[in-house]
Amino acid sequence: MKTQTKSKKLNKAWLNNHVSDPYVQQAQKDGYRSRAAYKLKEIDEELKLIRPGQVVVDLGATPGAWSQYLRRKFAPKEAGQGGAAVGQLNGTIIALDLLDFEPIEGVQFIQGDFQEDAVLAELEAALAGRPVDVVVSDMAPNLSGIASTDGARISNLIELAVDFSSQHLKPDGALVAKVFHGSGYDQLVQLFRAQFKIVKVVKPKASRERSSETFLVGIGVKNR
Ligand SMILES: C[S@@+](CC[C@H](N)C(=O)[O-])C[C@H]1O[C@@H](n2cnc3c(N)ncnc32)[C@H](O)[C@@H]1O
Repeated sequence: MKTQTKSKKLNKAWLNNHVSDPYVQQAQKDGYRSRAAYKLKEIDEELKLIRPGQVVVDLGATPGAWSQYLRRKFAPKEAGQGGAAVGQLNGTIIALDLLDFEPIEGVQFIQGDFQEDAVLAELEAALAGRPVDVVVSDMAPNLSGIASTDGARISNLIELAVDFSSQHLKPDGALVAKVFHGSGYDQLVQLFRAQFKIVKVVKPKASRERSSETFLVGIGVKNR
């Protein structure tokens, strides 16, 4: 009983924090599916990565706030902030996730595990040989609570995203990937430095301070 009461209190505290979070409130006003949109927005506003006409791959896309942000960047001016009809969306967005994804007009979605060869093949088929301008990855595995296991799962996903990016990005393309401080972090920074000409570490204001997440951005693929 005592444990139940404590967990109820924690849930209530989380809910209160969540509801009063300015980014949650802003996301509701702006029609974003989650506050995560503002993390990508901040990174993009700082580094100017996303431009109309690009091909962008969104890994770990569900519920879809990053894809919504991308779509709004690609919407024809007269279509306003993405709420209006797509018309000719000026850009390509391919989103991928393990979980289902409520459709967004103009966004092509692939459901599956990015670690599986068949899913990667589906993504490559969707690209049909087109080089990619930007890969964004917000993928986060379910955590077990065991630091070494979780570190290995996180690193594996990011290594695959780096591998995919080094094969499919344009020479001046970019990868934005969520990483976590802790086990494996330094090796991931080294991996980015080995693969990209410029590497930035960005902690957007929208990323909660108490969260160990941060974003690695690699710009310009080396050896191309
Ligand atoms: C934090 S959420 C992404 C939020 C998203 N960027 C947005 O703006 O709505 C992380 C997502 O990564 C996905 N994910 C985790 N492991 C994955 C994998 N191996 N393959 C594909 N997606 C994965 C999860 O299903 C989850 O939906």
